[in-house]
Amino acid sequence: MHAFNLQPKKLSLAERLADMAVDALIDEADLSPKPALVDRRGNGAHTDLHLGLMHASALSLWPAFKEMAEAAIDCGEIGLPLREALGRIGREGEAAMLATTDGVNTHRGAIWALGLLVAATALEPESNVAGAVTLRAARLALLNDRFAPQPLSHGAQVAQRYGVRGAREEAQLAFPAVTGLGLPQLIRSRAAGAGEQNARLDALLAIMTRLADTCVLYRAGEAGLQAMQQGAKAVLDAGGSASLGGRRQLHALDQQLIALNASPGGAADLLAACLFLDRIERGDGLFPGVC
Ligand SMILES: CC(C)(COP(=O)(O)OP(=O)(O)OC[C@H]1O[C@@H](n2cnc3c(N)ncnc32)[C@H](O[C@H]2O[C@H](COP(=O)(O)OP(=O)(O)OP(=O)(O)O)[C@@H](O)[C@H]2O)[C@@H]1O)[C@@H](O)C(=O)NCCC(=O)NCCS
Ligand SMILES: Nc1ncnc2[nH]cnc12
Repeated sequence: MHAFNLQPKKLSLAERLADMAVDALIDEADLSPKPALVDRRGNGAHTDLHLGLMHASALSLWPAFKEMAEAAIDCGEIGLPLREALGRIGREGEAAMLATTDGVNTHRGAIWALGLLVAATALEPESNVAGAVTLRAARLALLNDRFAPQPLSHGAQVAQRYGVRGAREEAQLAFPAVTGLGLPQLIRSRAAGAGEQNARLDALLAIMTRLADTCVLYRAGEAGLQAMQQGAKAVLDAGGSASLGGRRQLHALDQQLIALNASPGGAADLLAACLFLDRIERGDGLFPGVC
């Protein structure tokens, strides 16, 4: 008879990165109260989404993130073979997501952002400063995937109509909304004594102050985008989500965005990217045994 082996299984780097990407998505979904987004309180501005679906969607993406990390490790360098492998795996990931959600787009932008960041980390795990990881991700995003279909996506439609930069350009520019807004705010709010949930809400709001969220633009036009950016700034100016004044502004922003049907789904994806990079920088989960 064999004794049970109670030693925890050693996870590969690709498995650990996939765990961290899925954790970041679940942490983003659970964070509450987020303006007009799905959270623990409800569905925000959405009729076809709920928290259980966001969790199921996040979990369905684990194999795709693992495969993207493995592709990066196998290729070993930034180049067209890796870019096209990521495109293929990303499209398969989208198909797995849509099969899980019965056709609802829960995490398209997140597959793109986190997929690039997972691959960029796997290429050089020791080079784990956010700025270095996002630069490698940008170099990948700048390569042209010859097999990518060119659908007239919501993002492409509003980019044409309003002349804004969308998810593709955000990655090609090395995620300025994450490294220049979300992460610095996360660190500032923690240093000012905010609890972790409030610090994360503040990071989301900082991203919302300037992002051209194509999800908001598609649903609510320029008026919706202006309401999102100005309302997020008002919360931070009033002291952030941990203060009473900030909390009042946050409640008002939630109501206003729901009334406008303006869901900041792009900002939510970039918050997940921010939480992923925060863990990568701290080494949590990346280098087992080191905190
Ligand atoms: C390059 C792609 C990202 C495609 O980009 P594109 O802009 O052409 O396509 P979209 O389909 O519009 O998806 C972009 C999603 O990115 C999020 N986003 C929006 N603005 C930004 C921004 N400024 N910066 C970063 N990210 C942004 C957003 O995702 C969230 O919103 C989703 C819901 O959006 P939508 O479909 O519009 O849904 P609704 O309004 O709710 O629709 P209705 O209900 O009204 O029908 C939600 O899922 C969030 O994730 C945008 O949606 C890339 O996807 C691509 O090329 N993929 C191909 C495969 C590939 O190469 N993969 C590489 C793997 S590394
Ligand atoms: N929490 C959330 N609510 C709605 N759309 C989203 N897209 C990504 N995260 C989201």
